[in-house]
Amino acid sequence: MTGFGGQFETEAVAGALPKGRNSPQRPSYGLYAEQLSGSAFTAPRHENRRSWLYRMRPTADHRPFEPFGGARLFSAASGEAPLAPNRLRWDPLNDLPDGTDFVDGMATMLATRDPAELIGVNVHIYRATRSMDRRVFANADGEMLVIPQEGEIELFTEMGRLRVAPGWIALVPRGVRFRVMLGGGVARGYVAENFGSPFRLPELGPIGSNGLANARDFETPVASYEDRDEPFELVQKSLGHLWTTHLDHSPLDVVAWHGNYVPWRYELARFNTIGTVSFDHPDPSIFTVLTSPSETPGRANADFVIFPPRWMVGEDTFRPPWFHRNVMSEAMGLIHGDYDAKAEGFRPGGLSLHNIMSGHGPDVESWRKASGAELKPVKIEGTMAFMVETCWPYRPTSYALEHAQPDYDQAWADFPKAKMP
Ligand SMILES: O=C(O)Cc1cc(O)ccc1O
Ligand SMILES: [Fe+2]
Repeated sequence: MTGFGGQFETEAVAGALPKGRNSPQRPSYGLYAEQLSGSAFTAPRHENRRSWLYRMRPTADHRPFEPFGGARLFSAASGEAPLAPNRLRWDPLNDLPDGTDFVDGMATMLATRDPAELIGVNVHIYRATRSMDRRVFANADGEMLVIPQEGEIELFTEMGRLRVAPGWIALVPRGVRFRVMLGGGVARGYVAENFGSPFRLPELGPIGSNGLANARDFETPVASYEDRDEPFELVQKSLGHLWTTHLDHSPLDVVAWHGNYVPWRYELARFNTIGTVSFDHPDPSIFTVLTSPSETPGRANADFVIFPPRWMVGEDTFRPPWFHRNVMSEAMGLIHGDYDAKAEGFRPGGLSLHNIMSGHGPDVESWRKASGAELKPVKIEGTMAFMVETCWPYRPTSYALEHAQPDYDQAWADFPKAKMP
């Protein structure tokens, strides 16, 4: 089903979805009606998100949660040690645990706020070689924006199934239970875990009524359920920690649902990229796919931004990202190809961090090339970098700090000095 922010309704079995009401005295087939609220009941209409699920057993039916012993790198947060204001970069991680599923293979890299504050965004990298079979995950701390980098995965959520290949993104709303299946081989990627207001499409201002990510290109699954009376483990992330409980059935037993609190997927190639047709280049806010506003207008709790293939035509313009310092903090990943500000060292599957007010921009080689380039129209192709930009400074986890490239500052060493008259 297509559209961002729409009201959907779907049933996997005819007659499972009540017509014209949410909570009939006896739902069809003995299903249980359950409301899943993604906003306060009284949120303004345009912010209000909830779905009604019709399931084989109520989610309330479970034993107490206990601490979960797995996923040793899926951490609560970072250390509180003073963090040097250094720029940091990571090669693709090569020592992530083997034989893991999506949950056990998650490594937290960058953390911002305590999820109990209901603000902030964390950045994780996952590497999985196994499907989750009788294990289901739910995140009470935030929604999860999944950004595959290698290997297609399938998200089997309470609301249905989504296949997500590299070049696509998918969102699982806070609290929605899901498991991740692999088609075989290795699946790697990134997750932006958003504790704050849910991601939405940015305002378009003078761009007008079309452009950037268009609402019609978002896809939400139709209802799909499994009827499995087998032991299942439910792992839940709550207040930064992981907990586990056991069920005697699959909780992915939602036969029908309706509402606007939904998972979705989106193909980044559908992004309608806008840029200069005269000179200079706009701030990268022009590349915002999704935004999670904070309570301060215009200052995002998190922006998900991409640097897609595009024409560069700016006249008398230094075309790659300029040198800059930013009050917002920038985490960047690369899905494939090269990024135009970094001639080397930023590899697909890698990560970089330019935290609040750190000086960054093109490396020496990219600067040299772009300063001398003939300015004919050029198409940047075969690349997809992204940024998770936030108003909250990132703190790398101790695992991340141990794995950072030792010499990232070299990217900006040896710029020739300007020659004054
Ligand atoms: O740092 C980066 O590479 C991202 C970025 C790109 C750009 O063109 C302007 C600002 C910015 O932060
Ligand atoms: Fe930047």
